[in-house]
Amino acid sequence: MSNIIPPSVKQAVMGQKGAKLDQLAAHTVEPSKNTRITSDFGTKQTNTDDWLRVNSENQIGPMLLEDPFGREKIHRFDHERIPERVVHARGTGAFGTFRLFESAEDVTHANILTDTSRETPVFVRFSTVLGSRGSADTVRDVRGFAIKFYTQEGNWDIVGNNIPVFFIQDAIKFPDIIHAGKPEPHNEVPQAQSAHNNFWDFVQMHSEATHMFLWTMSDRAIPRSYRMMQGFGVNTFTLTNASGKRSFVKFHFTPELGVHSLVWDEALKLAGQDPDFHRKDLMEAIDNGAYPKWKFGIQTIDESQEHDFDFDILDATKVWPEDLVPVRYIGELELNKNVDEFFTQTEQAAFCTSHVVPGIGFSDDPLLQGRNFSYFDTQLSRLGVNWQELPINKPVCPVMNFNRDGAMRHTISKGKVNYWPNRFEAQPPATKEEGGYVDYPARVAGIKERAKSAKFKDHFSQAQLFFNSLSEIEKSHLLAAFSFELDHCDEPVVYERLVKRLTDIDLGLAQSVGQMVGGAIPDKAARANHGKKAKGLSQLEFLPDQPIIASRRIGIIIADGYDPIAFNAIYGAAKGAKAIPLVIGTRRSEIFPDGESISGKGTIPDHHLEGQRSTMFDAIFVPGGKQAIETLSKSGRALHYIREAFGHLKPIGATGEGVLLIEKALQLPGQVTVSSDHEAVESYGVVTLKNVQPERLGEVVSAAKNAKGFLDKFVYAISTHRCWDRELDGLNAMVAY
Ligand code: HEM
Repeated sequence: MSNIIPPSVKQAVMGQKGAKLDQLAAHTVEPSKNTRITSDFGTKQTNTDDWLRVNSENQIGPMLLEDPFGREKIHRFDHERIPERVVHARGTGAFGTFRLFESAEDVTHANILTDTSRETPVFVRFSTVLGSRGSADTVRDVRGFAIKFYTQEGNWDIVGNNIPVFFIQDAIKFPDIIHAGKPEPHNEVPQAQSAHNNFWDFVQMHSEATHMFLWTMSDRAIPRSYRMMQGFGVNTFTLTNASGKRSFVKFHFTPELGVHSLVWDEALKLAGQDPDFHRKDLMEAIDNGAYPKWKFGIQTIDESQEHDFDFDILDATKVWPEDLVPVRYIGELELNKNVDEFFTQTEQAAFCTSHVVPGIGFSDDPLLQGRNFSYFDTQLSRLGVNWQELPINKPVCPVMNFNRDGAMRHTISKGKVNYWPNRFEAQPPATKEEGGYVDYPARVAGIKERAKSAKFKDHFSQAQLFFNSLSEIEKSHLLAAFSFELDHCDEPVVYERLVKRLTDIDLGLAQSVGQMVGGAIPDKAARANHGKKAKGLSQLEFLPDQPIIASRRIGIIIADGYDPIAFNAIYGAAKGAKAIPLVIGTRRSEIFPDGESISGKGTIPDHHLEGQRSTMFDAIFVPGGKQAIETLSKSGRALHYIREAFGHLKPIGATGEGVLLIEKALQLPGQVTVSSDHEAVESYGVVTLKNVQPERLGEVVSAAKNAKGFLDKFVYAISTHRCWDRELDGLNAMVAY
């Protein structure tokens, strides 16, 4: 290898982690006071405000077409837009690093999966599927999870989702499922959601979609953050080891922060209040050094066991249940750098399932094989034939071949020949020993036909498995999601048939949905529920190993006269735990603390109550202070803040007179218990301490379930994400939000 790599490239390759960033730096410019504005052809400009024109005294005259600067500026602007992605148009990306902890050399010879000394640069793009580029982040939808590994052997792309299965088994159906899900053709409504006739019409008529639509009706489809969702390669790929033995593989990414979702009311409100919520969340975390991390795992099946399962392992509408095929975690993905420019880096990023490196290959998964054609093809119309030369897509290893020309070719290839073989023997193919890709010699024989094997016809067993494996709270969210979606279908044939389809999964579910959405309520299951469950399907299984509140947004509500002791204690504890405390005042100019406690300096809030709603925060805290609480008690917005946070199941903390505000807002005496003395009390995720003594606030020592101190209790409540008992016991339903 060393003979064919120029020194500059070699250095970039050897730099490993920084290799991609170094390469991008060569294409990067930065305006400063010392740079001067020029035309695209490099001539410095003196006037950027006036088009060249013919004026007479006191009279403006016509503009001259001869002005190259004026023409160029408008001309460039007119052509700024490129087609958005045909699916997954809305997204955001970041750079990071992939590290391997354990070699998988027993199953693959891919260096990225065997060399534990490597740090491979990556670019990851998260997305929604259905919406346009400007649609909201928090809609109910699948999330894309696409990773480009810039390995020393070429780019390897995993173009996955946050849901491990897909709607269809065969790529030929992709245009249909996407047409059905996207806005309807006659009026281009609705944007970025599946809640409409066409989507439910299609998935009902296309029963292989049943398993996947259960996943999209679950909380998986409304993640709290891109940082808190799993990633799956979905399709079945193959790995080949050094002795030529082949295994089937599925790829998994599991977030360090646990898998968490929004609640639906919050997701709906956020779509209007902050359509960029997920995009900003990712940038904020990275800017604050709370780098999101995922464990990387593989599930592998030896080639000889391909037919040992009661589902076809090449069917993308099926999971490989973890009880049957455990996930082996061998690496870690970390995101640690935001992009410098969205268009050139995130928008121009182009992923292809067909990008693999030696040791990794494809299977006969009929969805994957279609994808392998589609991605390359779509990049041609989105970006043009030389899209792989764009800085974000360019490999960090040498790219040397006889592909030539095409619009916007960047590379200048020296030499007299542009073909192989040639009389100079220039640029021969690599041998296996030199790291060349060797296709697995698979024996293929069969009948040419349009059909799939019998196991592909089972569309319901795993749908039942998923449903049965959900917790009670997840099932109730599933019911609410169906109720919402089908309420948006105004053609009875659509929701009536769908309710009938649910009898293939669970009669109780079908009856509950039927009652909510109207039409005949079924009295008979079309198929008996087998009652089996599996591990790894309920997202509540994926909690962080330790209580963690890093990067969680805590809104601290204050007004003049607030208690600075409690305020400072919470603020400091949140910072110490790498959470993000944000002060919400009655105004954004300085707010002054209770003069009797500390006289002097006030706090300049980050926001005021009208600027940011409770939906922006993971938890709310109200410090006491007599005057402050009197003011907040008279503010409908402040009371609504507390009610809404309670409705969205978020932890709420209050000290001193702040406890009174909580009681007034919730009006749930006897149901939510609050502190009445110097003992901290936790009740349904509401953590209170009436008599504040600095030593009683304590420090965050052990944020555990039964901790004594107020701070420990509050931090623990935040780490649990949401208080599900509040919903299970019907308390949030009693509060108006
Ligand atoms: C396992 C099922 C699938 C998964 C997990 C998946 C995932 C993704 C993801 C994550 C993206 C966004 C990539 C980015 O961030 O730029 C994407 C885009 C796309 N997908 Fe898929 N997809 C699936 C099935 C398919 C199928 C079956 C086809 C076509 C046969 C297809 C065609 C496309 C196209 C054309 C794009 C737009 C790419 C671009 O313009 O850059 N996908 N897909």
